Parts: sequence; C-alpha cells; structure tokens
Amino acid sequence: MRASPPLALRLRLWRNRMIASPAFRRLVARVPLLRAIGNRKANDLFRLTGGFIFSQVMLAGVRLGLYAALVDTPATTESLASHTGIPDTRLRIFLRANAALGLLVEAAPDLWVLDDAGVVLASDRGLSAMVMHHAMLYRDLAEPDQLLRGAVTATELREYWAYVRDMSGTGPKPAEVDGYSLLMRESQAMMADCILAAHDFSGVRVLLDVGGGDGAFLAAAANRYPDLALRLFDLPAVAPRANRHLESLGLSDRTWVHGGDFTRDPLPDDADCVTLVRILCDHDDSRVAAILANLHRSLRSGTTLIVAEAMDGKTEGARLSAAYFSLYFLAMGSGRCRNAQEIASLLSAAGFKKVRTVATATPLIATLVIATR
Ligand SMILES: CC(C)=CCC/C(C)=C/CC/C(C)=C/C=C/C(C)=C/C=C/C=C(C)/C=C/C=C(C)/C=C/C=C(C)/C=C/CC(C)(C)O
Ligand SMILES: C[S@@+](CC[C@H](N)C(=O)[O-])C[C@H]1O[C@@H](n2cnc3c(N)ncnc32)[C@H](O)[C@@H]1O
Repeated sequence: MRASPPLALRLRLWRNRMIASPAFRRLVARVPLLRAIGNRKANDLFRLTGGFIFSQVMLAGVRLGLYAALVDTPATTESLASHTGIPDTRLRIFLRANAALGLLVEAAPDLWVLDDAGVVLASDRGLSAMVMHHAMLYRDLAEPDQLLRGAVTATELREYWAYVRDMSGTGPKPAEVDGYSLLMRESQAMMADCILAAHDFSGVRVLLDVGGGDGAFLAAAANRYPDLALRLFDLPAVAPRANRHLESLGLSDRTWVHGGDFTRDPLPDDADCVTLVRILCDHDDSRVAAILANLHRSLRSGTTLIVAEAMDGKTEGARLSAAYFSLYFLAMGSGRCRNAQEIASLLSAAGFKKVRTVATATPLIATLVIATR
C-alpha cells in the first residue's frame, strides 16, 4: 500500500491547485490585501520572464558608458544623447527602462541621476566587466535545454576558462589566460572586501593564495595588513602576470610567486594561512580531491586553510548565486556551486581538521569554510 504524502506536501499540492485555478486568481485580484500578494507573485514571475531583457538593458547601459557618465553628477537626456550617440527620442525610452529597473532616477523631467543599483554598478569595475562577459555566456545559453542534455559541449566559456580544457598537459599558454585573469583581477574587489571583513587575518605572518591569479586578493590583504608576507601559486602562464601586477603595486619585496599545477606540484610550505578563492567551484569532485590532497601533502601541520567562494545556502543571496552558477558551470563544462557542508566533507576527506563555516555579510558573493591542516 502506498503511504500518503506528508502534511506539508499535501498542503503544497492543495495550494498549487488553488493558484492554478483562474477563478481563485480572479478572487485574489478582487480582495485588496490578497491583490497585493498576487501582484507581488506576478511581478516576481515577470522579473524571471523578462530577466534576459532587463539584463540586456544593463549591458547596453554599461557599453554606452551611461552609468559611468552619471557618477557624482546628474545629466539631461540631451547631454546623455550626445555622450552616447543615441538619438534623444530613443534614448529617453531606454532611460525610462533603466529607471523602472532601479538603475536610474528621473529627478526632474529629462534630468537623470543614478539609483541605488546604478551607483553600485558604476562604482565597481568588476561588476561592469562581469556584465560585459555575460554576452559570451548568453550565446552559450541560447539553447539551454540542449546544454542540459549534454548535446552542446563546445561552448565559448569552455574556451575562455582555458584551464578547463587542458587539465592534464602543460596548461594553457600565456595568451589564453589573459582574458579570464583580467576579469578575475577586476572583479576581485567585492570578493576581497567580503572575505577580509569576515575573517581576521591579523595573526597571519605569511599568506599563500593558491590559484591567486594576478594577485588582486593578496594586494587587498596586503593593503589592510602592512606586515603580511605574500605567496602566490598559479599556473606557469599566469605567474608572470602576477609578478608584473604585484610589482606595479610596489609589493615585490613582500612577495614570492610560484608557477605550477596545484593538483600535483609542491606548494610553498612557509605559509601559516592559505586561501582558495573561487577555486574549488571550478572543478568536479575528483579534481577537488586532487587539489586538496596536494595541499595536505605540501602544507605544514597547523596551517589554516580558507575556502572562499559563492556557496549554496539558506539565504536568498546564496540561493540566487547557486541558481546563477548552476547554468554557468554547465556552460563552462566543469565545476559546480556546492554548499558549505559539501565543501566541509571534501576538506575532511582530504584530512583537514577543525572544519567550520563562516558566513559573510554578502552570501551571494561568498561564504567561507575554514579548516586546519
Ligand atoms: C541612507 C542611505 C545613504 C541609503 C539608504 C539605502 C541603502 C541602505 C542602500 C544600500 C546600499 C548598499 C549597501 C548596497 C549594497 C549593494 C551590494 C553589496 C550589491 C552587490 C551586488 C553584487 C552583484 C550584483 C554580484 C554579481 C556577481 C556576479 C555576476 C559574479 C559572477 C562571477 C563569476 C562569473 C565568476 C567566475 C569565476 C569562476 C568560474 C566561478 O571561478
Ligand atoms: C576562477 S580563477 C580565480 C582567481 C583568483 N583566485 C580570484 O578569485 O580572482 C581560477 C584560478 O585558478 C588557476 N588555476 C586553474 N588551474 C590551475 C592549476 N592546475 N594549477 C594552478 N592554478 C590553476 C587559474 O589560472 C586562475 O587564476
């Protein structure tokens, strides 16, 4: 005999039948308090339905330099038309769309200032860079069902993240790492702020950032902790970029940069704290196990290991981020957005101890899982 479903599930099925009924929805629209709830649900669904279009509004705004033009200063439709080269009648429609999406405010007729979201977008180069690189992702997502079936594998993102294509050989060539390394450098500010606010690095003497890219996270940490010695490990094609970038910031005398493969090459062993920022999410479980096993082999007992990346979780931000990355990693052809428990299990399986989760102020950007070698 089939067991009857639990109460919560029966309630959900009843609720779904109600919402599916046009008569119920008509009733909701007639009752003022219910109407507000109904409209909120309708608006949520419309945000999903129009998501691509809203995102393209933002892409056009970034490409036209619209938000940058409004930093600290209002501007008229006419002056924005001459700045962007868009005729003012068309631009006005576009500016109103931006206002409806919370990017701009029409402070007086034909006078525009940034709204809250526009301010954040205009003040963070990394966000604009992410918006621009979505053009590539959206081409990969043109047939999302085919991507899910595994029928599309030759994606642009797979080319872009060159280390995903060649995991066994000598690694990508320098020209192949330029695009993603720059995007990672530019988008590190928000990430670094989030990590450095959530964890106190003041007791750390030597910080090693594994897969540290151009060194943007180390530079942010060095800025906050002037006595910190810096170590960076990344692919041989990336290491010279890191050297150049850290030298340009005057940090060379505090820094050693090492090139190699973090799944198999020895890592510097003089660090008392090691970070993996946006690293594990790029890889499937077997490769994460290889990375962590190599870290466990190389690091001294007592070293703190910090995993920092977007993780799935209970907060709305964590859930949004996990939904975003679910398709992102599918298009990239490797990796997944894990929750903190899954990361903790992988760390424990590799032999790391005292594994704990540390929430950050902005869960859509990162959660930390910290362990001890
Ligand atoms: C009284 C006053 C002055 C104001 C009152 C109003 C008020 C309280 C306003 C709030 C202001 C405020 C604090 C706003 C904060 C806004 C924040 C923190 C916004 C953050 C937004 C972050 C976004 C949209 C992040 C997007 C991130 C993306 C798309 C990341 C993509 C990452 C990728 C593709 C990474 C790739 C690497 C890989 C492959 C995963 O390894
Ligand atoms: C998504 S990026 C993150 C960069 C940086 N941690 C950040 O958050 O901006 C991943 C980094 O891992 C590096 N990487 C990928 N495979 C690697 C390998 N086998 N050995 C060493 N580094 C590797 C890449 O070159 C890249 O810099």
